[in-house]
Amino acid sequence: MPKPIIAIPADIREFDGTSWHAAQNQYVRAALKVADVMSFIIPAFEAGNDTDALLDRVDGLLVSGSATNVHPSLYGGEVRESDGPFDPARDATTLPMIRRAIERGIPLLAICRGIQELNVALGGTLATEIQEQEGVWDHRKPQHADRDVMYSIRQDVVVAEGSCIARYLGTGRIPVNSLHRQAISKTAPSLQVEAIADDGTIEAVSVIGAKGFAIGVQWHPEYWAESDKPSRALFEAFGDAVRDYVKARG
Ligand SMILES: N[C@@H](CCC(=O)NCCCC(=O)O)C(=O)O
Repeated sequence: MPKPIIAIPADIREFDGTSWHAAQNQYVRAALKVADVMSFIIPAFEAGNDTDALLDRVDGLLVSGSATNVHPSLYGGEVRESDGPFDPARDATTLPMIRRAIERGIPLLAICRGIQELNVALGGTLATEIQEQEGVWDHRKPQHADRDVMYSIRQDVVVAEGSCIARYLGTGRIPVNSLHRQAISKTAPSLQVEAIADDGTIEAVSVIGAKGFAIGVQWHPEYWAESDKPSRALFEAFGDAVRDYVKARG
């Protein structure tokens, strides 16, 4: 079998005085080194992307994290500039891709901003600045010059009995990293909560009745995918699901 190819939707980033369609290396590297799949980085456009034409050409979808937030208008939230930065081109690209990948049974792994996009795409809502809620920890990215410190493993999540991810991670407590200020508020009707933090933050979901692998996690398994056992297990499972999809598609 030729090495499968997954789609990773880009962010719109501004540097060197112009706009770029960008994805962080940590996602592309984890896909290649651990899931053993190659990646097409998908340009982010508010209009013009043909979702099915894109999905026809890939074997999986990995929706990455990003420092930007899903635009509140997409889930009926109050639009406050303080909830930015936003990336409408990314939103317009990822939400349709997520919905169609699920409908077509294309394996989906959604990470951090990705789980938030998954929830919004299926009709759920988000809470912002969750650290300001009573009893909720500060899940934000630690401010530090060293990215290994920012992505350090620093909290437990509890994987539910009978969850999809329990097949790969086992049940009970697993240590993960945490770099977010938003989280799922109202869970979309077709999502099953798979793991939560001790403060009640939803940390993983799966799509109820999905034709294939369709999982979102709030933490960042890509960053330590080569060295951390739960991170590796999730990316290996995603890669296996992608290969199974290729075999079944013929
Ligand atoms: N912006 C959302 C999603 C958080 C997320 O994807 N974090 C990744 C951080 C990437 C980086 O800054 O390197 C939220 O804050 O909840």
